[in-house]
Amino acid sequence: METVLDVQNLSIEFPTETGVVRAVKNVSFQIQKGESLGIVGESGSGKSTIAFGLFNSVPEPGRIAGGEVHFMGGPNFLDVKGETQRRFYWSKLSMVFQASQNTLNPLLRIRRQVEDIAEAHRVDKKKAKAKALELFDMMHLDANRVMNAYPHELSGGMKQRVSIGLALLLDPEVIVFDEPTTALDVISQASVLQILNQIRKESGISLIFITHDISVISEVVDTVMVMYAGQVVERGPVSQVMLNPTHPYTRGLIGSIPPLVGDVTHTRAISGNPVQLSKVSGGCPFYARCELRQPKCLDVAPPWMELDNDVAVACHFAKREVTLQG
Ligand SMILES: Nc1ncnc2c1ncn2[C@@H]1O[C@H](COP(=O)(O)OP(=O)(O)OP(=O)(O)O)[C@@H](O)[C@H]1O
Repeated sequence: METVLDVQNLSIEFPTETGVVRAVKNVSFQIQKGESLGIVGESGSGKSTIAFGLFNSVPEPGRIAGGEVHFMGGPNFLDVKGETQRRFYWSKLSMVFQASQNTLNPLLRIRRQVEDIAEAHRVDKKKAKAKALELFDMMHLDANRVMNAYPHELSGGMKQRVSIGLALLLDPEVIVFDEPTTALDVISQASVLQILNQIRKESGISLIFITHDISVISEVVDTVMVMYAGQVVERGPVSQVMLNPTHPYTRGLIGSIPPLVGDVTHTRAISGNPVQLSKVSGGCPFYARCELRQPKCLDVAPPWMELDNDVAVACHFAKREVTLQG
Protein backbone atom coordinates (compact mmCIF):
# COMPACT_ATOMS: atom_id res chain seq x y z
CA MET A 1 0.00 0.00 0.00
CA GLU A 2 1.16 3.50 -0.79
CA THR A 3 0.96 6.14 1.92
CA VAL A 4 -0.33 9.33 0.34
CA LEU A 5 -0.55 11.52 3.41
CA ASP A 6 1.38 11.13 6.66
CA VAL A 7 0.51 13.50 9.50
CA GLN A 8 2.72 13.33 12.58
CA ASN A 9 1.96 14.97 15.93
CA LEU A 10 0.18 17.96 14.43
CA SER A 11 -0.56 20.58 17.08
CA ILE A 12 -2.35 23.87 16.41
CA GLU A 13 -3.18 26.62 18.89
CA PHE A 14 -5.02 29.92 19.08
CA PRO A 15 -3.93 32.54 21.62
CA THR A 16 -7.07 34.12 23.13
CA GLU A 17 -7.80 36.55 25.97
CA THR A 18 -8.72 33.66 28.25
CA GLY A 19 -5.66 31.58 27.47
CA VAL A 20 -4.19 29.48 24.70
CA VAL A 21 -6.76 27.29 22.94
CA ARG A 22 -5.10 24.04 21.93
CA ALA A 23 -7.46 23.31 19.07
CA VAL A 24 -5.45 20.33 17.76
CA LYS A 25 -3.16 18.34 20.03
CA ASN A 26 -0.61 15.80 18.79
CA VAL A 27 -2.79 14.42 16.04
CA SER A 28 -1.20 11.70 13.87
CA PHE A 29 -2.71 9.72 11.04
CA GLN A 30 -1.89 8.27 7.66
CA ILE A 31 -3.95 7.81 4.52
CA GLN A 32 -3.23 5.17 1.92
CA LYS A 33 -3.89 5.57 -1.79
CA GLY A 34 -7.61 5.15 -2.46
CA GLU A 35 -8.50 5.16 1.23
CA SER A 36 -11.37 7.16 2.61
CA LEU A 37 -11.03 8.56 6.13
CA GLY A 38 -13.77 10.13 8.22
CA ILE A 39 -12.85 12.65 10.93
CA VAL A 40 -15.79 12.97 13.31
CA GLY A 41 -16.56 14.86 16.50
CA GLU A 42 -18.82 17.51 17.95
CA SER A 43 -18.60 21.14 16.93
CA GLY A 44 -15.38 22.70 18.23
CA SER A 45 -13.45 19.42 18.45
CA GLY A 46 -10.79 20.69 16.03
CA LYS A 47 -11.79 18.94 12.80
CA SER A 48 -11.70 21.98 10.51
CA THR A 49 -8.52 23.23 12.15
CA ILE A 50 -6.80 19.95 11.18
CA ALA A 51 -7.86 20.59 7.58
CA PHE A 52 -6.41 24.12 7.68
CA GLY A 53 -3.25 22.60 9.17
CA LEU A 54 -2.92 20.15 6.27
CA PHE A 55 -2.97 23.13 3.93
CA ASN A 56 -0.58 25.08 6.17
CA SER A 57 -3.13 27.89 6.22
CA VAL A 58 -4.39 28.11 9.78
CA PRO A 59 -6.34 31.39 10.11
CA GLU A 60 -4.83 34.18 12.24
CA PRO A 61 -4.14 34.33 15.15
CA GLY A 62 -3.78 30.55 15.04
CA ARG A 63 -0.42 28.92 14.59
CA ILE A 64 0.97 25.47 13.99
CA ALA A 65 2.70 24.66 17.26
CA GLY A 66 4.33 21.46 16.07
CA GLY A 67 4.19 18.43 13.87
CA GLU A 68 4.82 17.40 10.30
CA VAL A 69 2.73 16.74 7.21
CA HIS A 70 4.32 14.59 4.50
CA PHE A 71 2.74 14.11 1.15
CA MET A 72 3.76 10.99 -0.80
CA GLY A 73 7.01 10.64 1.10
CA GLY A 74 8.05 14.23 0.32
CA PRO A 75 9.52 16.82 2.70
CA ASN A 76 7.52 18.31 5.55
CA PHE A 77 4.85 20.31 3.72
CA LEU A 78 4.61 22.70 6.66
CA ASP A 79 8.07 24.00 5.65
CA VAL A 80 7.06 24.56 2.03
CA LYS A 81 6.20 28.15 1.12
CA GLY A 82 5.26 30.46 -1.75
CA GLU A 83 4.60 29.28 -5.28
CA THR A 84 5.40 25.61 -4.55
CA GLN A 85 2.85 25.62 -1.75
CA ARG A 86 0.21 27.40 -3.83
CA ARG A 87 0.59 25.06 -6.80
CA PHE A 88 0.28 22.09 -4.52
CA TYR A 89 -3.33 23.02 -3.77
CA TRP A 90 -5.85 21.78 -6.29
CA SER A 91 -3.26 19.73 -8.14
CA LYS A 92 -2.28 17.41 -5.27
CA LEU A 93 -4.43 18.25 -2.29
CA SER A 94 -7.78 19.90 -2.72
CA MET A 95 -10.54 20.97 -0.37
CA VAL A 96 -14.29 21.42 -0.48
CA PHE A 97 -15.27 23.76 2.33
CA GLN A 98 -18.32 23.85 4.57
CA ALA A 99 -21.15 25.43 2.57
CA SER A 100 -18.67 25.52 -0.30
CA GLN A 101 -21.32 26.66 -2.74
CA ASN A 102 -20.80 30.09 -1.19
CA THR A 103 -17.16 30.05 -2.23
CA LEU A 104 -18.03 30.20 -5.92
CA ASN A 105 -17.49 33.72 -7.25
CA PRO A 106 -21.02 35.13 -7.76
CA LEU A 107 -19.86 37.51 -10.50
CA LEU A 108 -18.35 34.92 -12.80
CA ARG A 109 -19.91 32.23 -14.93
CA ILE A 110 -18.76 28.74 -13.93
CA ARG A 111 -16.83 28.52 -17.21
CA ARG A 112 -14.72 31.53 -16.19
CA GLN A 113 -14.01 29.97 -12.82
CA VAL A 114 -12.77 26.81 -14.55
CA GLU A 115 -10.55 28.94 -16.80
CA ASP A 116 -9.17 30.82 -13.80
CA ILE A 117 -8.16 27.60 -12.05
CA ALA A 118 -6.54 26.35 -15.27
CA GLU A 119 -4.66 29.62 -15.71
CA ALA A 120 -3.42 29.71 -12.12
CA HIS A 121 -2.05 26.21 -12.52
CA ARG A 122 -0.75 26.63 -16.07
CA VAL A 123 -3.09 23.98 -17.42
CA ASP A 124 -4.48 24.17 -20.96
CA LYS A 125 -7.87 25.94 -20.66
CA LYS A 126 -9.55 23.86 -23.37
CA LYS A 127 -8.50 20.64 -21.67
CA ALA A 128 -9.67 21.96 -18.30
CA LYS A 129 -13.09 22.87 -19.74
CA ALA A 130 -13.46 19.44 -21.35
CA LYS A 131 -12.55 17.84 -18.03
CA ALA A 132 -15.01 20.08 -16.16
CA LEU A 133 -17.82 19.07 -18.52
CA GLU A 134 -16.99 15.42 -17.89
CA LEU A 135 -16.94 15.94 -14.11
CA PHE A 136 -20.19 17.93 -14.04
CA ASP A 137 -21.79 15.18 -16.08
CA MET A 138 -20.49 12.63 -13.58
CA MET A 139 -22.02 14.73 -10.80
CA HIS A 140 -25.39 14.32 -12.57
CA LEU A 141 -25.52 17.93 -13.68
CA ASP A 142 -26.59 19.33 -17.04
CA ALA A 143 -22.95 20.06 -17.82
CA ASN A 144 -23.33 22.56 -20.68
CA ARG A 145 -25.98 24.57 -18.91
CA VAL A 146 -24.00 24.66 -15.68
CA MET A 147 -20.84 25.73 -17.49
CA ASN A 148 -22.56 28.84 -18.84
CA ALA A 149 -24.47 29.65 -15.67
CA TYR A 150 -23.77 32.19 -12.95
CA PRO A 151 -23.83 30.65 -9.46
CA HIS A 152 -27.16 32.36 -8.60
CA GLU A 153 -28.79 30.48 -11.47
CA LEU A 154 -28.06 27.16 -9.75
CA SER A 155 -29.71 25.54 -6.71
CA GLY A 156 -27.73 24.94 -3.49
CA GLY A 157 -27.28 21.26 -4.31
CA MET A 158 -26.12 22.06 -7.85
CA LYS A 159 -23.59 24.60 -6.57
CA GLN A 160 -22.27 22.04 -4.12
CA ARG A 161 -21.77 19.54 -6.95
CA VAL A 162 -20.04 22.22 -9.04
CA SER A 163 -17.67 22.93 -6.12
CA ILE A 164 -16.89 19.23 -5.84
CA GLY A 165 -16.35 19.04 -9.62
CA LEU A 166 -13.91 21.98 -9.42
CA ALA A 167 -12.04 20.31 -6.55
CA LEU A 168 -11.55 17.27 -8.80
CA LEU A 169 -10.49 19.31 -11.84
CA LEU A 170 -6.73 18.93 -11.52
CA ASP A 171 -6.80 15.25 -10.51
CA PRO A 172 -5.62 15.75 -6.93
CA GLU A 173 -4.38 12.78 -4.93
CA VAL A 174 -6.35 13.75 -1.83
CA ILE A 175 -9.53 15.78 -1.36
CA VAL A 176 -10.67 17.03 2.03
CA PHE A 177 -14.42 17.57 2.39
CA ASP A 178 -15.40 19.71 5.37
CA GLU A 179 -19.07 18.96 6.16
CA PRO A 180 -19.65 18.52 2.43
CA THR A 181 -23.31 17.72 2.62
CA THR A 182 -24.52 19.83 5.54
CA ALA A 183 -26.28 22.30 3.26
CA LEU A 184 -27.99 19.54 1.28
CA ASP A 185 -31.23 17.66 1.81
CA VAL A 186 -30.97 13.98 2.72
CA ILE A 187 -31.50 12.70 -0.83
CA SER A 188 -28.89 15.03 -2.32
CA GLN A 189 -26.51 14.07 0.53
CA ALA A 190 -26.77 10.38 -0.30
CA SER A 191 -26.37 11.01 -4.00
CA VAL A 192 -23.28 13.23 -3.60
CA LEU A 193 -21.61 10.69 -1.30
CA GLN A 194 -22.42 7.86 -3.66
CA ILE A 195 -20.88 9.73 -6.60
CA LEU A 196 -17.74 10.50 -4.58
CA ASN A 197 -17.41 6.87 -3.64
CA GLN A 198 -17.70 5.89 -7.29
CA ILE A 199 -15.04 8.43 -8.30
CA ARG A 200 -12.77 7.10 -5.58
CA LYS A 201 -13.13 3.55 -6.84
CA GLU A 202 -12.51 4.56 -10.44
CA SER A 203 -9.61 6.96 -9.90
CA GLY A 204 -7.92 5.71 -6.71
CA ILE A 205 -8.18 9.16 -5.15
CA SER A 206 -8.01 9.37 -1.34
CA LEU A 207 -10.78 11.19 0.49
CA ILE A 208 -11.05 12.79 3.91
CA PHE A 209 -14.53 13.58 5.18
CA ILE A 210 -14.90 15.92 8.14
CA THR A 211 -18.28 15.77 9.84
CA HIS A 212 -20.07 16.02 13.16
CA ASP A 213 -22.50 13.32 12.02
CA ILE A 214 -20.86 9.89 11.90
CA SER A 215 -23.99 8.33 10.40
CA VAL A 216 -23.72 10.47 7.24
CA ILE A 217 -20.32 9.11 6.25
CA SER A 218 -20.44 5.61 7.69
CA GLU A 219 -21.11 4.03 4.30
CA VAL A 220 -18.40 5.84 2.39
CA VAL A 221 -15.36 5.73 4.66
CA ASP A 222 -12.98 2.86 5.38
CA THR A 223 -11.53 4.31 8.55
CA VAL A 224 -12.91 6.65 11.13
CA MET A 225 -11.03 8.92 13.52
CA VAL A 226 -13.01 10.30 16.44
CA MET A 227 -11.93 13.68 17.85
CA TYR A 228 -12.70 15.19 21.21
CA ALA A 229 -11.30 18.54 22.41
CA GLY A 230 -8.59 18.59 19.76
CA GLN A 231 -7.40 15.04 20.43
CA VAL A 232 -7.98 11.74 18.67
CA VAL A 233 -9.78 9.47 21.14
CA GLU A 234 -10.50 6.48 18.90
CA ARG A 235 -9.52 5.33 15.44
CA GLY A 236 -10.32 2.18 13.49
CA PRO A 237 -12.17 0.53 10.61
CA VAL A 238 -15.59 2.13 10.36
CA SER A 239 -17.42 -1.19 10.70
CA GLN A 240 -15.60 -1.93 13.97
CA VAL A 241 -16.09 1.52 15.40
CA MET A 242 -19.78 1.67 14.47
CA LEU A 243 -20.59 -1.82 15.75
CA ASN A 244 -18.37 -1.91 18.79
CA PRO A 245 -17.38 1.61 19.81
CA THR A 246 -14.75 1.44 22.51
CA HIS A 247 -14.26 4.96 23.82
CA PRO A 248 -17.12 6.25 26.00
CA TYR A 249 -17.29 9.37 23.82
CA THR A 250 -17.60 7.32 20.62
CA ARG A 251 -20.35 5.31 22.29
CA GLY A 252 -22.12 8.55 23.09
CA LEU A 253 -21.79 9.81 19.51
CA ILE A 254 -23.14 6.59 18.06
CA GLY A 255 -25.82 6.30 20.74
CA SER A 256 -27.11 9.73 19.82
CA ILE A 257 -27.84 8.76 16.20
CA PRO A 258 -31.61 8.46 15.79
CA PRO A 259 -32.65 5.12 14.19
CA LEU A 260 -34.23 5.23 10.72
CA VAL A 261 -37.06 3.04 11.90
CA GLY A 262 -38.35 2.13 15.33
CA ASP A 263 -38.27 3.83 18.67
CA VAL A 264 -36.35 7.09 18.64
CA THR A 265 -36.68 7.42 22.41
CA HIS A 266 -33.69 5.08 22.78
CA THR A 267 -31.52 7.82 21.33
CA ARG A 268 -29.38 9.46 24.04
CA ALA A 269 -27.56 12.75 23.79
CA ILE A 270 -24.12 12.86 25.42
CA SER A 271 -24.61 14.57 28.77
CA GLY A 272 -22.80 17.83 29.55
CA ASN A 273 -21.23 20.34 27.22
CA PRO A 274 -18.03 20.14 25.20
CA VAL A 275 -15.07 21.16 27.34
CA GLN A 276 -13.60 24.65 27.03
CA LEU A 277 -10.33 24.01 25.24
CA SER A 278 -8.35 26.60 27.22
CA LYS A 279 -9.36 24.71 30.40
CA VAL A 280 -8.32 21.16 29.40
CA SER A 281 -6.19 19.74 32.23
CA GLY A 282 -3.40 17.21 31.96
CA GLY A 283 -5.76 14.24 32.22
CA CYS A 284 -8.45 12.91 29.91
CA PRO A 285 -10.30 15.73 28.11
CA PHE A 286 -13.58 13.77 28.32
CA TYR A 287 -13.34 13.41 32.12
CA ALA A 288 -16.20 15.74 33.05
CA ARG A 289 -18.73 13.97 30.80
CA CYS A 290 -17.53 10.41 31.09
CA GLU A 291 -19.66 7.71 32.72
CA LEU A 292 -16.59 5.53 33.38
CA ARG A 293 -14.40 8.20 34.96
CA GLN A 294 -12.11 7.33 37.86
CA PRO A 295 -9.88 9.68 39.88
CA LYS A 296 -6.87 8.68 37.74
CA CYS A 297 -8.54 10.12 34.61
CA LEU A 298 -8.45 13.64 36.00
CA ASP A 299 -4.66 13.84 36.15
CA VAL A 300 -3.21 11.15 33.92
CA ALA A 301 -3.58 11.49 30.16
CA PRO A 302 -4.79 8.16 28.77
CA PRO A 303 -2.15 6.46 26.63
CA TRP A 304 -2.89 5.47 23.05
CA MET A 305 -3.70 1.74 23.08
CA GLU A 306 -3.77 -0.48 20.02
CA LEU A 307 -6.54 -3.09 20.42
CA ASP A 308 -6.62 -6.35 18.51
CA ASN A 309 -9.31 -5.46 15.95
CA ASP A 310 -7.27 -2.64 14.31
CA VAL A 311 -8.92 -0.18 16.64
CA ALA A 312 -6.81 2.19 18.74
CA VAL A 313 -8.19 4.15 21.65
CA ALA A 314 -7.10 6.71 24.24
CA CYS A 315 -8.94 5.68 27.40
CA HIS A 316 -7.71 4.14 30.68
CA PHE A 317 -10.78 1.95 30.95
CA ALA A 318 -11.71 1.20 27.35
CA LYS A 319 -10.31 -2.32 27.42
CA ARG A 320 -12.27 -3.19 30.51
CA GLU A 321 -15.44 -2.00 28.79
CA VAL A 322 -14.79 -4.22 25.78
CA THR A 323 -14.32 -7.20 28.10
CA LEU A 324 -17.51 -6.35 29.96
CA GLN A 325 -19.37 -6.24 26.67
CA GLY A 326 -18.12 -9.73 26.00
N1 LIG B 1 -9.79 32.12 14.98
C1 LIG B 1 -9.92 31.47 16.13
N2 LIG B 1 -9.65 32.06 17.32
C2 LIG B 1 -9.77 31.39 18.48
N3 LIG B 1 -10.16 30.10 18.57
C3 LIG B 1 -10.46 29.48 17.43
C4 LIG B 1 -10.36 30.10 16.15
N4 LIG B 1 -10.73 29.20 15.20
C5 LIG B 1 -11.04 28.05 15.86
N5 LIG B 1 -10.86 28.23 17.18
C6 LIG B 1 -11.11 27.24 18.23
O1 LIG B 1 -10.56 26.01 17.84
C7 LIG B 1 -11.41 24.96 18.25
C8 LIG B 1 -11.64 24.00 17.12
O2 LIG B 1 -12.40 24.65 16.11
P1 LIG B 1 -12.77 23.89 14.76
O3 LIG B 1 -13.50 24.88 13.90
O4 LIG B 1 -11.57 23.25 14.20
O5 LIG B 1 -13.77 22.78 15.28
P2 LIG B 1 -14.69 21.83 14.41
O6 LIG B 1 -14.64 20.50 15.09
O7 LIG B 1 -14.32 21.87 12.99
O8 LIG B 1 -16.11 22.47 14.65
P3 LIG B 1 -17.27 22.78 13.57
O9 LIG B 1 -17.86 21.45 13.21
O10 LIG B 1 -18.22 23.64 14.33
O11 LIG B 1 -16.62 23.50 12.44
C9 LIG B 1 -12.71 25.57 18.75
O12 LIG B 1 -12.77 25.45 20.14
C10 LIG B 1 -12.61 27.00 18.35
O13 LIG B 1 -13.14 27.83 19.35
